[in-house]
Amino acid sequence: MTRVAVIGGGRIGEALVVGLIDAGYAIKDLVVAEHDGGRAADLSSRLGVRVTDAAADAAEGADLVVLAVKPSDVDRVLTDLGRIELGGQREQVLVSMVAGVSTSRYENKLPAGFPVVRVMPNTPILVGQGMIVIAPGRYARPGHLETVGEVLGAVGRVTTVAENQMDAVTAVSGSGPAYCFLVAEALIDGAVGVGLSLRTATELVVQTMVGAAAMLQESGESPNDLRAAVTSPGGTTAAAVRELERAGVRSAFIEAVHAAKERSERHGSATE
Ligand SMILES: NC(=O)C1=CN([C@@H]2O[C@H](COP(=O)(O)OP(=O)(O)OC[C@H]3O[C@@H](n4cnc5c(N)ncnc54)[C@H](OP(=O)(O)O)[C@@H]3O)[C@@H](O)[C@H]2O)C=CC1
Ligand SMILES: O=C(O)[C@@H]1CCC=N1
Repeated sequence: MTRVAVIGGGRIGEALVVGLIDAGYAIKDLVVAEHDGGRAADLSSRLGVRVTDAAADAAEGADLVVLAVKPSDVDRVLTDLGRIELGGQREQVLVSMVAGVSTSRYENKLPAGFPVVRVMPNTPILVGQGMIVIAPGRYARPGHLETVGEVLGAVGRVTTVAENQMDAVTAVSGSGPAYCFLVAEALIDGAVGVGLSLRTATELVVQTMVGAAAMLQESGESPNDLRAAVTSPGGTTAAAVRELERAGVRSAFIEAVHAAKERSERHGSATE
C-alpha cells in the first residue's frame, strides 16, 4: 500500500487520517508529524497511528508526503525536510494541501525535478464525502497523479484542474463546507424562532440539507429548476425567497467567494 506521511495533524490533517482509516487504510502505512505535543499524544491514542514531532522523520520512507500545515509554516517544514535525502531511496511525491502556496515554491526548494502535486481537499473527507481537487506541478507525471488520486479517492471525489484555478477552487470547495454550515446555523436559528425545539429544528434542517444535496447530485436538474419545483405560486417558498433576495443573500455569497479567492492569492504572494 502507498505509505502516507501527513505533516501537520491539525483539522485537515486529522480529517484525512480519520477518513483514510475509516476507508480501510492500513494504520501501519500512515504516519503523522505534529509538533504540538498534546495534540500529538491525543492523535496517537485516539487513532492508533504513529505520531512524531519531526516532519523529516515522518517523511522518511513515505511515498506521499502530505503537507497540512498553515501557509506560514511551509518554510519551516521545507527546511526540516531538507535534512533527509528526499526521493533518494524511493519514488516520493510531495502533496501540498496548503491554501495559496504554488507548486513552484516547493519545486524551487526541493531536489531538482522532485514531483509536487497541489491538492485542495475539504473537511467532508472525514466522512468519505470530500471534494478533492488536484493540480499537478511541473515535474508531476501521470503515474504520480494516479497514485495521489487513488489514495485520496478513498475519502471523496477527485477532480483535476490547472494550477491557476486553485485559488478559485479553494474559495469554493475548500472553504465551502463552512458556508453550508453557516446556512444550517441560520436556518436552525430561524426554526427555533418560529417555535420549534432546538432538537427538532436541527433534525429538520440537517435532513433537508442532506435531501437537497442528494437531489442536486442525482436528479440531473439545475439548482434553479429544483428551487422552482418547491416554489408554489403565491406560496410560502416565494415569500421566503423574496426575503432572501431582498437581504442580498445571493450577492453576499458571490462576494464571499471573491473574498476567499483573494485571501488564498494573498497567502501565495506573502510566501513567494
Ligand atoms: N481546515 C480545512 O478545512 C482546510 C485546510 N486546508 C489547508 O490545510 C492547512 C492546515 O489547515 P488546518 O488543518 O485548518 O490548520 P491547523 O492549524 O488546525 O493544523 C496545522 C497543524 O500543523 C501543525 N504544524 C505546524 N508546523 C508543523 C511542523 N513543522 N511539523 C509538524 N506539525 C506542524 C500545527 O501545530 P501548531 O498549531 O502548534 O503550529 C497544527 O497542529 C492550511 O494550509 C490550510 O490552508 C486545506 C483545505 C481545507
Ligand atoms: O480557511 C482556510 O484558509 C482553509 C483553506 C480552505 C479551507 N480552510
